[in-house]
Amino acid sequence: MTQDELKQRVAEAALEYVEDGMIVGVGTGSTVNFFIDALARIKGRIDGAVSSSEASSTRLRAHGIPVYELNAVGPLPVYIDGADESDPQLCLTKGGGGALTREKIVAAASERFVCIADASKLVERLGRFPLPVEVIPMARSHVARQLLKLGGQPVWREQFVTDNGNLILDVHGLQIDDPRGLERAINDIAGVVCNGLFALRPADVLLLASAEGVRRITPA
Ligand SMILES: O=C(CO)[C@H](O)[C@H](O)COP(=O)(O)O
Repeated sequence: MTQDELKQRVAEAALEYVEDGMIVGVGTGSTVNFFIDALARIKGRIDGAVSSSEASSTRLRAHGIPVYELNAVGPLPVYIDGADESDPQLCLTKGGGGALTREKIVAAASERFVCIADASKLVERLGRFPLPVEVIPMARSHVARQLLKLGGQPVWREQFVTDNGNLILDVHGLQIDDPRGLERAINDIAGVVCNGLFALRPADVLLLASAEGVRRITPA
């Protein structure tokens, strides 16, 4: 099976978590794009969506699915999103698409976070995928120096501006033995808006697609 077929398979499986009348929290990325396309088939049964990026909002609206502001609808029953890596506790690295801050907000405002991914994303320990950090533009060099002190090699994602008007530093080479501690430590750097570790609020369920089918994983 191709990577896209696996993404489509796991995206379809996530429909199981969508109930009639729901406003669904929707993440960002290529796996989520398949989920949005699947959601469109049952759009008459849902009330609409809250989205974590302009890209996902555009795709949802193109399918005729109403997109609400999070402020207008309050807590959400479910949030469906992809990840760049997951460990067995369902702590995630996210933000490969640069939408990490809104993703973290919508995940935090949701009762259940269902992560959808292909089997290559499950790792014993986070850190192979560079950790995205969203940074206020004037703080870029300061934050980069602090990230070096934490043992990482920050690389500025040039030509990229987040939906919030900020920059991304992708941090390579981090030893992530304590995902919660590192998430807090990076958040403590002045000028950091958010980092791509989702350890303080991990996923509740991980749906993992392989050629054999879709495995449902809950925290180890
Ligand atoms: O965090 C994300 C975007 O900011 C995505 O969920 C993550 O990058 C995975 O994307 P894909 O489904 O394209 O592999």
